[in-house]
Formats: sequence, structure tokens, C-alpha cells
Amino acid sequence: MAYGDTVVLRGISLTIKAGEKVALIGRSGAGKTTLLRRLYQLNPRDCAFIHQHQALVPQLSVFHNIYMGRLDHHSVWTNVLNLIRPSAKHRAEIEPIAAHLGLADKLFTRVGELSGGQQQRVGIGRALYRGGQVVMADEPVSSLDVVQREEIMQLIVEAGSTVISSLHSVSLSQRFFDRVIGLKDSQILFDLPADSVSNAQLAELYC
Ligand SMILES: Nc1ncnc2c1ncn2[C@@H]1O[C@H](COP(=O)(O)OP(=O)(O)OP(=O)(O)O)[C@@H](O)[C@H]1O
Repeated sequence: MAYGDTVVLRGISLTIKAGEKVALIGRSGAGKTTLLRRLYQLNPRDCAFIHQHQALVPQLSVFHNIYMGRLDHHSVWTNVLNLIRPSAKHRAEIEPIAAHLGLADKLFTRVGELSGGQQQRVGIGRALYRGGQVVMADEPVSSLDVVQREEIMQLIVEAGSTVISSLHSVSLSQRFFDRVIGLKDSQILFDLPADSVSNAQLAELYC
């Protein structure tokens, strides 16, 4: 894969089976986001993407930001009506998701008024509402504190049967995922069960 003349990923061949939980790790600029985006492009209708910076609309409520997970499933007319006055049907779909994420009392709060951790929950809510086979997340917890990281990571790995996430934390990758892929210099340095990655391999990845 390349951006203009800059080759970012070379000779990558990857199979991810349904049900796997896969973490992508590596130094900044290694190509984790690029690889995730490429995987997403292969089948966007069956994938939900949790963005690094959530990609939420701060002026809109929690309800509306979660609703956006299925904007492309509804007509423009339905979307406009829901923007003005959320329908009972869509409220009934979204309220349990918000409750599951601890956002029941914030359903009609503007997202711009929420904390970073709460905003990340809204991003997960949108992915859950979208549904689909695969959840992808791009460094979803890098801006959160240690306690929130654990909570949000748990929600993400439970959000889909197949989950693929880039991460800066080696510790999180080994505790929450079955398989860890280390990217270095545009290539896969290792692709191993999470409990098989050695300190020497990690040292080589980050040196
Ligand atoms: N839109 C773009 N145009 C040109 N080059 C880009 C673009 N996006 C990324 N790159 C380059 O591609 C390489 C890989 O970037 P990518 O964002 O995939 O890395 P990453 O491992 O996700 O990094 P980070 O951990 O910092 O988010 C980097 O060298 C980056 O500068």
C-alpha cells in the first residue's frame, strides 16, 4: 500500500478467521492505521470502525451519534426526521446500548459535554448499533487513563465476535487479544498467539 510515492506496507499477506481477537502493535508510523483501513475497505458493510479520535459530532447528542452507525441503512428522510425528533423505534434500539455502556442518563446530552472516556463509549455504541461481523478499532484507548483503558478495552473486545485493534500498549494487546501482529518497517515482523510473544521480539519491534 502507498500514499502517493510513499510505500507504507509491503508484501503483507494476512488471514484473519471469524472469531479471532487480533491486536496490531508497532512503533508510531509502522503502518497500523493504514493496515486497519485497508482491511475495513475490503468489506465496509460488515465492519464497524472505532476511530482513534472517535469521529463524533460534538454538537449532537449521544443518541444521534450512536444513530449515525446506521445512517446508510435508512433513507435521507428517516435520518432528517430522527435528527429533529427521534422515533420511538430508534429510541428503543439505542436506549439499551446506551444503558449497557453506562450512558443511559446522557442519552440526550451533547457529546461535546462528555468526558474523554464517555466519548469513547459513544464511539463503541455507534459500532455496536452498526452491528456486523467485525469490529475494528484504531488505538481506541490511547487518550484514556489507566482505569478507563481497562474498562473500554473490555467493552471493545466484547463488541464483536471478530475484533481487530491497533494498540500502543503491549500489555493490553497481550491481555485482551488472542493474537498479536507486530508491524515494523512496512512489514509484519511477527504474527503470534498473544502468550507466545517474547521480550526479545518486542525489543526488536520497538528498537
Ligand atoms: N494520508 C497520508 N498521506 C501520506 N502519508 C501517510 C498518510 N497517512 C499515513 N501516512 C504515512 O504512512 C506511514 C504509516 O502511517 P500509519 O498512520 O498507518 O502508522 P501507525 O502505525 O498507525 O502510526 P501511529 O501509531 O502514530 O498512529 C507513516 O509514515 C505516515 O507518515
